[in-house]
Amino acid sequence: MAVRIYALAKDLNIDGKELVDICARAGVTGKGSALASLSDEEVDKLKQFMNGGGNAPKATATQQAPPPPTRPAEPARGGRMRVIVAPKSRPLTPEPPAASEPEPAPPQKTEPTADEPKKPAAAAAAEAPAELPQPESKPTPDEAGQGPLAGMLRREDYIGPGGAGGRPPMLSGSRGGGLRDASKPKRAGESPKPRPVVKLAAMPAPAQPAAPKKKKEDEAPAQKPDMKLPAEVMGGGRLGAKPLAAHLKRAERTLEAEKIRAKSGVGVRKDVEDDDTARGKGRGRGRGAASPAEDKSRPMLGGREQRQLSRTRSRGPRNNYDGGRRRSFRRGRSGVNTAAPRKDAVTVELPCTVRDLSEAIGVPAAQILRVLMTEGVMTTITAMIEPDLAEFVAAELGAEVNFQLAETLEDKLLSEIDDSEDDEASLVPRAPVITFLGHVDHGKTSLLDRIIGIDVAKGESGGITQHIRAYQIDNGGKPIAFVDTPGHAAFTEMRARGANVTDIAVIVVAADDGVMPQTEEAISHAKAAGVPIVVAMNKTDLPGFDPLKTLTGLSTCGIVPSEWGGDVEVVKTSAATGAGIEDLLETLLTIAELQDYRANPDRPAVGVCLDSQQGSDSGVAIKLIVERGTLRVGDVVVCGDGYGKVKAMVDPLSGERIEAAGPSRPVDVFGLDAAPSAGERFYVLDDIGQAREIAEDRADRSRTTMLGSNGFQHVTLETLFERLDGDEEVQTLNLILRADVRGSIEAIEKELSKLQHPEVRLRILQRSVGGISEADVTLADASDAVVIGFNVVPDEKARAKAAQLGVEVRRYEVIYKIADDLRAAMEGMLKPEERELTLGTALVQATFKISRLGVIAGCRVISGVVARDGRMRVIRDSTVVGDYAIDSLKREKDDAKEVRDGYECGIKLVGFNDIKEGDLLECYKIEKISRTFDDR
Ligand SMILES: Nc1nc2c(ncn2[C@@H]2O[C@H](COP(=O)(O)OP(=O)(O)OP(=O)(O)O)[C@@H](O)[C@H]2O)c(=O)[nH]1
Repeated sequence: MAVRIYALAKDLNIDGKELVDICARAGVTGKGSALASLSDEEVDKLKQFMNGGGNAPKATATQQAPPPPTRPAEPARGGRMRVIVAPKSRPLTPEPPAASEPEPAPPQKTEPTADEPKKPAAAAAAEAPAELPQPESKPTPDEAGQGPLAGMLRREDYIGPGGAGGRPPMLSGSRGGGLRDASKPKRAGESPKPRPVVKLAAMPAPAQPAAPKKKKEDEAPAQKPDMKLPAEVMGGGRLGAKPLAAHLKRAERTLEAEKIRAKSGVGVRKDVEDDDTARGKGRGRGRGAASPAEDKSRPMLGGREQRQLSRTRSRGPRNNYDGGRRRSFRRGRSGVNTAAPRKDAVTVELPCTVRDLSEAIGVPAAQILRVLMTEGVMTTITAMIEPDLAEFVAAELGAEVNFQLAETLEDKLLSEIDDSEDDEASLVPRAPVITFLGHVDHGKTSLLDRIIGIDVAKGESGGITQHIRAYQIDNGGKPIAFVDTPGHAAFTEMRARGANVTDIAVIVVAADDGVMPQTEEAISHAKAAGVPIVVAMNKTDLPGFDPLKTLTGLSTCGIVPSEWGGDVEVVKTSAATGAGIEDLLETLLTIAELQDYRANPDRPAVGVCLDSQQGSDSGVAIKLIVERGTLRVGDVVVCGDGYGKVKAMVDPLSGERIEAAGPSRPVDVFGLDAAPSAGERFYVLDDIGQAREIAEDRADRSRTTMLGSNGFQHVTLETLFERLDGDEEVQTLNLILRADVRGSIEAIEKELSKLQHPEVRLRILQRSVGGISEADVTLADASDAVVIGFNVVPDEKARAKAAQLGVEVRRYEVIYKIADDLRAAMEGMLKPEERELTLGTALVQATFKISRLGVIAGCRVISGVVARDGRMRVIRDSTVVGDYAIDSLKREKDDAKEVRDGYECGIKLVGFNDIKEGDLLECYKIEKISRTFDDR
């Protein structure tokens, strides 16, 4: 499964941007941002790389793998920590001698290399990466390898690969004590130095390859130091409170930590973090000063080394978002830091805005906006921020965010109902819900009509089912519920819902057509619902009937007919003759019996809204199908953003009023205040107040979403440019959409969404169920919109207002007609294409200057025609010298509309008198050709 880089970084406990860098180094390309996703293979590759395997560059691998302890030729930074280097030529004698028997230094800390002691610190610094600055101090003789400490004490011997990041052990923590006092031989006349001067080596970058070590010929071979340290040195004693052994231990710990960082390539970043931490604490101790916590866990540096280290760090890579900025702010401030404390792990409730997030994690909102901007998200402080994005931002700012959905009444009540299980004993047999699915015109409605004994198919507009239908019939004492779904592609959504409430899916395939695109789609819906499938091979009465074609088509969709050894029953039917209908019913009832569908009727009802309608007289009518429990008149129902008491229930087939509807019963319900969307679940609650609260909450949420999607937003740079451009380039056709049912609105929107062109766009300002009202017309007038009514009419007031204001109200009964008309309208809004049409050419034979008029060219048309409404290109010596409109065209003394090839004429051009004998005048016209969407 794909994983975002920042999520993986969080798992690995490293920074997202570091992981992006690591991706690049590991050869995982195309990951420019921490929002990019990684495939499983890429994650494996990365992990392999970070573990030192795979395609890791050699240098990195070398650096990551700790060298064997006994390799004397290993460079100091790549090898284990060496504590004391004592070439044979310069034996060190502890002074003064210890009272007790000196203990030898631990063997692992006494493996010097022959060349290291002689290598000047400057050389080590030269190996440091270019971006890391060198220490500023001038080398002392000791540092330069010439002083008494040359070859004996070097900072490299105390620090590991982390360089300055891993602080060296204390060299002069207690003045007058320390290592130098213990090891340096006292010479007469030498003034005691308070502590050895230490040259700080620059930080080696973790990814830098270790420089090959050059063995100098005059270097002494590697040898063990013969220096023995007194017990006091190792155990404390007179060296004070920080015994050397403890320092060594800490140094080793630091070294280990640095190795781990270097391995994952996050050393530099960590340094920045360290620096940030240091800066965040102990203001009085100066920038870069270590906190007391750090003091405890790390070896300390003396004041000067500490300052050098701070300087080095402060020039290191910066955190993209807060590094430089914060630093510069703080430098200027002298007062108390009033910023809210930054929190590392916070809980944020959804929905959340940029401001909420900023307050939760304690960083300025501007900083969050800056992070978003770097990811290409332009937003405002009050804008909602997606949980994914918020998590990313928080991770970038080093905080971990847990998102919590505020528990609403809806969550509490409705999920309780959904989760409640019915006792086995309470379950009684219920009717199977059978849904008819299939390609348009393959006979779904006709088949269902034939089964039920009604004739709906004939009454449908355009012969197309536009609404979902649901009926329950009684088949010899056994109830069966049927759902008929519209078959055209525009109704995919509705069909998906039909398949979701169904127990058995009947795929209707016309035997003359075979399996068609929407048959395949219907099969997918049925398979996704995981319900038994029966195929009705319909129209078997037709002469073109080809069962083999249908069966083959079905098997390619994974439906293997039982006659071919599969598990899907294929029943041959004819809605026209009634053949096979009994077989189909029998098959369905057998499957239902085998499946033994049951439900508890004695509980508050739960079910699904198949469709809803806003009638002008009867109010809101909702087509529901009950899944569990029994719905009764008087029940309090919440469904989508509608709620109310059930005032009446009607059987959709007979039209009779009913008082109760048990499991599997489709029913038309009246009494809710708003038409819910098809597919919404309904619940019966005890308290109408609770139902109101849930419905209002939902309505608020959907309003917010609508506002967002309708473009009623404050202008941003992006939308501003769009608007500026739009004035000239993009024409907008505004619509107000009214339809009889919600399902129709969805289907219309789906069709209209196909009408896309870069120069013209459709914008639905308002979509609602019910008749066209006066308010719709007023809105259309104000916004220059067209009102579209589908299966609805305007009331009298709306009609009068539309006539008065000149608002266009269009009524339709077939969805595809709306799409066709709007397409034509949009095509009419397209700028026509301009094409140049060359008409003819005239040769200037003479020119006549007339004082009042200017210069008239006496010409002969040498090809085509010269037209009065054309334009002229003046061509002289094969060069176009100008392009002018024709002021006058005369034949003899009369004005002419056009002059043909071979005739003479007088031509005067608008604003051009420099016409000369021998000029060619090329006459052309610009033709405007209207465009269609297909011209793109
Ligand atoms: N000859 C013949 N014609 C049929 C049969 N079944 C349906 N038809 C015709 O096929 C056309 C389409 O039938 P419908 O029942 O509307 O098809 P549908 O699949 O419901 O189509 P939509 O409502 O658009 O999804 C109608 O003209 C029917 O009369 C059949 O078994 N034999």
